Amino acid sequence: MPEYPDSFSVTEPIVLVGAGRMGGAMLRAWLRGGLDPEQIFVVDPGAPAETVALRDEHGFSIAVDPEGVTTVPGVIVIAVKPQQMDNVLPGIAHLMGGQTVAMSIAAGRTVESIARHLGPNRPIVRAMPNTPAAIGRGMTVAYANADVTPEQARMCSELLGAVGEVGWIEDESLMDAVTGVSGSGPAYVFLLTECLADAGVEAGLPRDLAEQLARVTVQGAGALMEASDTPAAKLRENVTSPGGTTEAALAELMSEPGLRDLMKRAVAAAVRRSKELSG
Ligand SMILES: NC(=O)C1=CN([C@@H]2O[C@H](COP(=O)(O)OP(=O)(O)OC[C@H]3O[C@@H](n4cnc5c(N)ncnc54)[C@H](OP(=O)(O)O)[C@@H]3O)[C@@H](O)[C@H]2O)C=CC1
Ligand SMILES: O=C(O)[C@@H]1CCC=N1
Repeated sequence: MPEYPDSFSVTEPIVLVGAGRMGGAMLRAWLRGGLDPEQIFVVDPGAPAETVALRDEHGFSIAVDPEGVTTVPGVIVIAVKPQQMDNVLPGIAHLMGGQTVAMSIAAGRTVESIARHLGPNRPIVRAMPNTPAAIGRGMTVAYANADVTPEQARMCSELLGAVGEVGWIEDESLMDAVTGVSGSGPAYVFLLTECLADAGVEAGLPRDLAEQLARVTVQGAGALMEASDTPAAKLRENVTSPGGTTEAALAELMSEPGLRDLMKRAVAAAVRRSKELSG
Protein backbone atom coordinates (compact mmCIF):
# COMPACT_ATOMS: atom_id res chain seq x y z
CA MET A 1 0.00 0.00 0.00
CA PRO A 2 1.66 3.28 -1.08
CA GLU A 3 2.05 6.04 1.44
CA TYR A 4 0.48 9.36 0.56
CA PRO A 5 1.73 12.65 1.93
CA ASP A 6 -0.15 13.80 5.01
CA SER A 7 1.56 17.16 4.91
CA PHE A 8 2.98 19.38 2.19
CA SER A 9 6.34 21.02 1.88
CA VAL A 10 5.14 23.13 -1.08
CA THR A 11 5.07 26.71 0.16
CA GLU A 12 4.41 28.49 -3.16
CA PRO A 13 0.92 29.58 -4.22
CA ILE A 14 -0.97 26.98 -6.28
CA VAL A 15 -3.44 28.06 -8.97
CA LEU A 16 -5.98 25.41 -10.00
CA VAL A 17 -7.71 26.19 -13.29
CA GLY A 18 -10.89 24.09 -13.50
CA ALA A 19 -12.36 22.56 -10.35
CA GLY A 20 -14.49 19.87 -11.97
CA ARG A 21 -14.27 16.13 -11.30
CA MET A 22 -10.48 15.76 -11.47
CA GLY A 23 -9.52 19.29 -10.40
CA GLY A 24 -12.01 19.07 -7.52
CA ALA A 25 -10.60 15.69 -6.44
CA MET A 26 -7.10 17.16 -6.30
CA LEU A 27 -8.31 20.24 -4.45
CA ARG A 28 -10.02 18.11 -1.78
CA ALA A 29 -6.91 15.92 -1.42
CA TRP A 30 -4.66 18.97 -0.96
CA LEU A 31 -6.96 20.35 1.73
CA ARG A 32 -7.20 16.93 3.40
CA GLY A 33 -3.41 16.68 3.30
CA GLY A 34 -3.02 20.00 5.06
CA LEU A 35 -2.05 22.36 2.22
CA ASP A 36 -2.57 25.87 3.54
CA PRO A 37 -5.84 27.18 1.98
CA GLU A 38 -4.21 30.59 1.71
CA GLN A 39 -1.87 29.08 -0.89
CA ILE A 40 -4.75 27.93 -3.10
CA PHE A 41 -6.35 29.98 -5.87
CA VAL A 42 -9.09 28.30 -7.89
CA VAL A 43 -10.05 29.71 -11.29
CA ASP A 44 -13.39 28.41 -12.55
CA PRO A 45 -16.08 30.61 -14.09
CA GLY A 46 -18.88 28.33 -12.89
CA ALA A 47 -17.29 26.87 -9.78
CA PRO A 48 -19.43 23.88 -8.73
CA ALA A 49 -21.49 24.30 -5.54
CA GLU A 50 -19.26 21.79 -3.72
CA THR A 51 -16.20 23.90 -4.49
CA VAL A 52 -17.94 27.02 -3.17
CA ALA A 53 -18.93 25.07 -0.02
CA LEU A 54 -15.30 23.93 0.38
CA ARG A 55 -14.15 27.53 -0.03
CA ASP A 56 -16.60 28.63 2.67
CA GLU A 57 -15.26 25.88 4.97
CA HIS A 58 -11.53 26.31 4.29
CA GLY A 59 -11.11 29.85 3.02
CA PHE A 60 -9.15 29.51 -0.25
CA SER A 61 -9.80 31.95 -3.10
CA ILE A 62 -12.02 31.40 -6.12
CA ALA A 63 -11.77 33.66 -9.18
CA VAL A 64 -14.03 33.56 -12.23
CA ASP A 65 -11.07 34.18 -14.54
CA PRO A 66 -7.27 34.34 -14.30
CA GLU A 67 -7.38 38.15 -14.05
CA GLY A 68 -8.73 37.63 -10.54
CA VAL A 69 -5.53 35.87 -9.41
CA THR A 70 -3.34 38.34 -7.59
CA THR A 71 -0.27 36.19 -6.98
CA VAL A 72 2.61 34.67 -8.91
CA PRO A 73 2.10 30.93 -8.46
CA GLY A 74 4.70 28.22 -8.04
CA VAL A 75 2.42 25.78 -9.86
CA ILE A 76 -0.55 26.27 -12.18
CA VAL A 77 -2.58 23.08 -12.41
CA ILE A 78 -4.71 23.09 -15.56
CA ALA A 79 -7.70 20.75 -15.21
CA VAL A 80 -10.11 21.90 -17.91
CA LYS A 81 -11.35 19.76 -20.82
CA PRO A 82 -8.90 19.35 -23.71
CA GLN A 83 -11.39 21.20 -25.94
CA GLN A 84 -11.30 24.18 -23.52
CA MET A 85 -7.51 24.43 -23.49
CA ASP A 86 -7.15 26.82 -26.45
CA ASN A 87 -9.55 29.27 -24.78
CA VAL A 88 -8.00 28.92 -21.33
CA LEU A 89 -4.23 28.88 -21.95
CA PRO A 90 -3.85 32.38 -23.47
CA GLY A 91 -5.57 33.81 -20.37
CA ILE A 92 -3.15 32.21 -17.93
CA ALA A 93 0.11 32.93 -19.79
CA HIS A 94 0.56 36.17 -17.83
CA LEU A 95 0.47 34.25 -14.52
CA MET A 96 3.66 32.40 -15.44
CA GLY A 97 6.46 33.90 -13.36
CA GLY A 98 10.14 32.99 -13.63
CA GLN A 99 9.69 30.09 -11.17
CA THR A 100 6.21 28.92 -12.23
CA VAL A 101 5.60 25.43 -13.58
CA ALA A 102 2.41 24.71 -15.54
CA MET A 103 0.98 21.22 -15.00
CA SER A 104 -1.79 20.05 -17.36
CA ILE A 105 -3.91 16.95 -16.84
CA ALA A 106 -5.79 17.37 -20.13
CA ALA A 107 -6.03 14.17 -22.14
CA GLY A 108 -4.08 14.24 -25.37
CA ARG A 109 -2.76 17.80 -25.15
CA THR A 110 0.96 17.74 -25.83
CA VAL A 111 3.52 19.85 -24.04
CA GLU A 112 4.32 21.47 -27.39
CA SER A 113 0.67 22.50 -27.89
CA ILE A 114 0.64 24.02 -24.39
CA ALA A 115 3.97 25.79 -24.90
CA ARG A 116 2.54 27.41 -28.04
CA HIS A 117 0.25 29.45 -25.75
CA LEU A 118 2.50 29.89 -22.71
CA GLY A 119 5.64 30.85 -24.61
CA PRO A 120 9.07 29.31 -25.22
CA ASN A 121 11.22 27.73 -22.49
CA ARG A 122 8.35 27.43 -20.02
CA PRO A 123 8.50 24.56 -17.50
CA ILE A 124 5.54 22.32 -18.38
CA VAL A 125 4.41 19.02 -16.86
CA ARG A 126 1.82 16.83 -18.56
CA ALA A 127 0.11 14.41 -16.21
CA MET A 128 -2.60 11.76 -16.54
CA PRO A 129 -4.46 10.85 -13.32
CA ASN A 130 -7.60 8.72 -13.02
CA THR A 131 -10.84 8.96 -11.05
CA PRO A 132 -9.88 6.77 -8.05
CA ALA A 133 -7.97 9.98 -7.25
CA ALA A 134 -11.20 11.04 -5.56
CA ILE A 135 -10.39 8.63 -2.69
CA GLY A 136 -6.60 8.98 -2.83
CA ARG A 137 -6.30 5.73 -4.83
CA GLY A 138 -5.46 7.16 -8.25
CA MET A 139 -2.64 6.29 -10.61
CA THR A 140 -0.96 9.27 -12.23
CA VAL A 141 1.76 9.21 -14.85
CA ALA A 142 3.64 12.46 -15.47
CA TYR A 143 6.08 13.81 -18.04
CA ALA A 144 8.22 16.93 -17.59
CA ASN A 145 9.79 18.95 -20.39
CA ALA A 146 13.48 19.93 -20.23
CA ASP A 147 12.68 23.29 -18.62
CA VAL A 148 11.22 21.73 -15.45
CA THR A 149 13.70 21.89 -12.57
CA PRO A 150 14.07 18.99 -10.09
CA GLU A 151 12.46 21.16 -7.42
CA GLN A 152 9.47 21.89 -9.69
CA ALA A 153 9.14 18.16 -10.48
CA ARG A 154 9.21 17.44 -6.76
CA MET A 155 6.42 19.98 -6.11
CA CYS A 156 4.32 18.43 -8.88
CA SER A 157 4.99 14.93 -7.48
CA GLU A 158 3.82 16.09 -4.09
CA LEU A 159 0.60 17.62 -5.45
CA LEU A 160 -0.13 14.55 -7.59
CA GLY A 161 0.90 12.17 -4.80
CA ALA A 162 -1.96 13.54 -2.69
CA VAL A 163 -4.38 11.62 -4.95
CA GLY A 164 -2.49 8.35 -5.29
CA GLU A 165 0.55 6.74 -6.88
CA VAL A 166 2.76 8.76 -9.22
CA GLY A 167 5.11 7.51 -11.91
CA TRP A 168 7.26 9.66 -14.21
CA ILE A 169 8.06 8.83 -17.84
CA GLU A 170 10.76 10.35 -20.03
CA ASP A 171 9.07 9.67 -23.36
CA GLU A 172 6.00 11.87 -23.82
CA SER A 173 4.74 9.72 -26.69
CA LEU A 174 3.83 7.01 -24.15
CA MET A 175 1.23 9.30 -22.64
CA ASP A 176 -1.47 8.31 -25.16
CA ALA A 177 -1.12 4.65 -24.17
CA VAL A 178 -1.04 5.62 -20.47
CA THR A 179 -4.33 7.45 -21.04
CA GLY A 180 -5.79 4.39 -22.76
CA VAL A 181 -4.81 2.07 -19.91
CA SER A 182 -4.96 3.90 -16.56
CA GLY A 183 -6.64 7.24 -17.45
CA SER A 184 -9.71 5.64 -19.02
CA GLY A 185 -9.17 2.25 -17.35
CA PRO A 186 -11.55 2.69 -14.39
CA ALA A 187 -14.43 2.97 -16.91
CA TYR A 188 -13.57 -0.46 -18.33
CA VAL A 189 -13.76 -2.01 -14.86
CA PHE A 190 -17.09 -0.30 -14.17
CA LEU A 191 -18.45 -1.56 -17.50
CA LEU A 192 -17.24 -5.07 -16.64
CA THR A 193 -19.19 -4.78 -13.36
CA GLU A 194 -22.31 -3.66 -15.24
CA CYS A 195 -21.95 -6.53 -17.74
CA LEU A 196 -21.45 -9.09 -14.97
CA ALA A 197 -24.61 -7.91 -13.21
CA ASP A 198 -26.60 -7.99 -16.48
CA ALA A 199 -25.36 -11.52 -17.15
CA GLY A 200 -26.46 -12.53 -13.65
CA VAL A 201 -29.96 -11.19 -14.36
CA GLU A 202 -29.96 -13.13 -17.64
CA ALA A 203 -29.03 -16.24 -15.64
CA GLY A 204 -32.09 -15.78 -13.41
CA LEU A 205 -30.90 -13.63 -10.47
CA PRO A 206 -33.01 -10.72 -9.17
CA ARG A 207 -31.37 -7.43 -10.31
CA ASP A 208 -30.51 -6.24 -6.78
CA LEU A 209 -28.73 -9.48 -5.96
CA ALA A 210 -26.94 -9.57 -9.34
CA GLU A 211 -25.66 -6.01 -8.83
CA GLN A 212 -24.50 -6.78 -5.29
CA LEU A 213 -22.67 -9.91 -6.43
CA ALA A 214 -20.98 -8.13 -9.34
CA ARG A 215 -19.94 -5.10 -7.29
CA VAL A 216 -18.62 -7.02 -4.28
CA THR A 217 -16.84 -9.50 -6.55
CA VAL A 218 -15.00 -6.73 -8.42
CA GLN A 219 -14.16 -5.00 -5.12
CA GLY A 220 -12.91 -8.28 -3.63
CA ALA A 221 -10.85 -9.19 -6.70
CA GLY A 222 -9.25 -5.71 -6.63
CA ALA A 223 -8.49 -6.08 -2.93
CA LEU A 224 -6.96 -9.49 -3.57
CA MET A 225 -4.65 -7.98 -6.19
CA GLU A 226 -3.73 -5.28 -3.72
CA ALA A 227 -2.99 -7.72 -0.92
CA SER A 228 -0.08 -9.41 -2.69
CA ASP A 229 2.20 -9.10 -5.71
CA THR A 230 0.77 -12.29 -7.21
CA PRO A 231 0.34 -11.64 -10.95
CA ALA A 232 -3.24 -11.26 -12.18
CA ALA A 233 -2.81 -14.33 -14.40
CA LYS A 234 -1.90 -16.47 -11.36
CA LEU A 235 -4.86 -15.11 -9.37
CA ARG A 236 -7.07 -16.10 -12.32
CA GLU A 237 -5.58 -19.60 -12.34
CA ASN A 238 -6.28 -19.89 -8.61
CA VAL A 239 -10.01 -19.48 -9.31
CA THR A 240 -9.95 -22.01 -12.12
CA SER A 241 -10.47 -25.62 -11.03
CA PRO A 242 -9.62 -28.13 -13.77
CA GLY A 243 -12.81 -29.20 -15.46
CA GLY A 244 -14.81 -26.73 -13.34
CA THR A 245 -17.17 -23.80 -13.90
CA THR A 246 -14.55 -21.04 -14.29
CA GLU A 247 -12.74 -22.99 -16.97
CA ALA A 248 -16.01 -23.25 -18.86
CA ALA A 249 -16.59 -19.48 -18.57
CA LEU A 250 -13.00 -18.55 -19.46
CA ALA A 251 -13.15 -20.72 -22.57
CA GLU A 252 -15.85 -18.30 -23.79
CA LEU A 253 -14.00 -15.14 -22.71
CA MET A 254 -10.70 -16.31 -24.18
CA SER A 255 -11.88 -17.91 -27.41
CA GLU A 256 -10.69 -15.88 -30.43
CA PRO A 257 -11.51 -13.03 -30.79
CA GLY A 258 -12.02 -12.91 -27.04
CA LEU A 259 -11.73 -10.37 -24.26
CA ARG A 260 -8.01 -9.85 -24.92
CA ASP A 261 -8.71 -8.77 -28.48
CA LEU A 262 -11.64 -6.60 -27.39
CA MET A 263 -9.49 -4.89 -24.74
CA LYS A 264 -6.71 -4.26 -27.27
CA ARG A 265 -9.24 -2.64 -29.59
CA ALA A 266 -10.70 -0.55 -26.77
CA VAL A 267 -7.29 0.72 -25.62
CA ALA A 268 -6.26 1.36 -29.25
CA ALA A 269 -9.41 3.47 -29.71
CA ALA A 270 -8.58 5.51 -26.60
CA VAL A 271 -4.99 5.96 -27.83
CA ARG A 272 -6.27 7.16 -31.22
CA ARG A 273 -8.63 9.64 -29.54
CA SER A 274 -5.84 10.88 -27.27
CA LYS A 275 -3.70 11.58 -30.35
CA GLU A 276 -6.63 13.39 -32.01
CA LEU A 277 -6.91 15.66 -28.93
CA SER A 278 -3.19 16.52 -29.08
CA GLY A 279 -3.93 20.08 -30.21
N1 LIG B 1 -12.46 12.49 -15.65
C1 LIG B 1 -11.39 11.69 -15.77
O1 LIG B 1 -11.45 10.46 -15.55
C2 LIG B 1 -10.07 12.26 -16.16
C3 LIG B 1 -9.98 13.51 -16.71
N2 LIG B 1 -8.76 13.98 -17.11
C4 LIG B 1 -8.64 15.29 -17.71
O2 LIG B 1 -8.98 16.24 -16.74
C5 LIG B 1 -9.54 17.38 -17.36
C6 LIG B 1 -10.83 17.74 -16.64
O3 LIG B 1 -11.72 16.65 -16.76
P1 LIG B 1 -12.95 16.51 -15.77
O4 LIG B 1 -12.56 16.96 -14.42
O5 LIG B 1 -13.49 15.16 -15.99
O6 LIG B 1 -13.93 17.61 -16.43
P2 LIG B 1 -14.96 18.58 -15.72
O7 LIG B 1 -15.84 19.11 -16.81
O8 LIG B 1 -15.59 17.89 -14.56
O9 LIG B 1 -14.04 19.75 -15.17
C7 LIG B 1 -13.61 20.84 -15.92
C8 LIG B 1 -13.86 22.08 -15.12
O10 LIG B 1 -13.30 23.22 -15.79
C9 LIG B 1 -14.24 24.27 -15.73
N3 LIG B 1 -13.98 25.28 -16.76
C10 LIG B 1 -14.56 25.43 -17.97
N4 LIG B 1 -14.05 26.52 -18.60
C11 LIG B 1 -13.15 27.05 -17.76
C12 LIG B 1 -12.32 28.20 -17.82
N5 LIG B 1 -12.33 29.00 -18.89
N6 LIG B 1 -11.51 28.47 -16.78
C13 LIG B 1 -11.51 27.67 -15.69
N7 LIG B 1 -12.29 26.58 -15.57
C14 LIG B 1 -13.10 26.27 -16.59
C15 LIG B 1 -15.55 23.56 -15.91
O11 LIG B 1 -16.63 24.39 -15.56
P3 LIG B 1 -18.05 24.14 -16.32
O12 LIG B 1 -18.50 22.77 -15.93
O13 LIG B 1 -18.89 25.24 -15.76
O14 LIG B 1 -17.78 24.26 -17.80
C16 LIG B 1 -15.37 22.40 -14.95
O15 LIG B 1 -15.62 22.77 -13.61
C17 LIG B 1 -9.77 17.02 -18.82
O16 LIG B 1 -8.81 17.65 -19.62
C18 LIG B 1 -9.61 15.51 -18.87
O17 LIG B 1 -9.02 15.09 -20.09
C19 LIG B 1 -7.60 13.29 -16.89
C20 LIG B 1 -7.65 12.07 -16.31
C21 LIG B 1 -8.88 11.42 -15.92
O1 LIG C 1 -12.37 10.36 -21.21
C1 LIG C 1 -11.47 11.21 -21.16
O2 LIG C 1 -11.15 11.84 -22.17
C2 LIG C 1 -10.76 11.47 -19.85
C3 LIG C 1 -9.29 11.24 -19.98
C4 LIG C 1 -9.05 9.93 -19.29
C5 LIG C 1 -10.29 9.67 -18.58
N1 LIG C 1 -11.21 10.55 -18.85
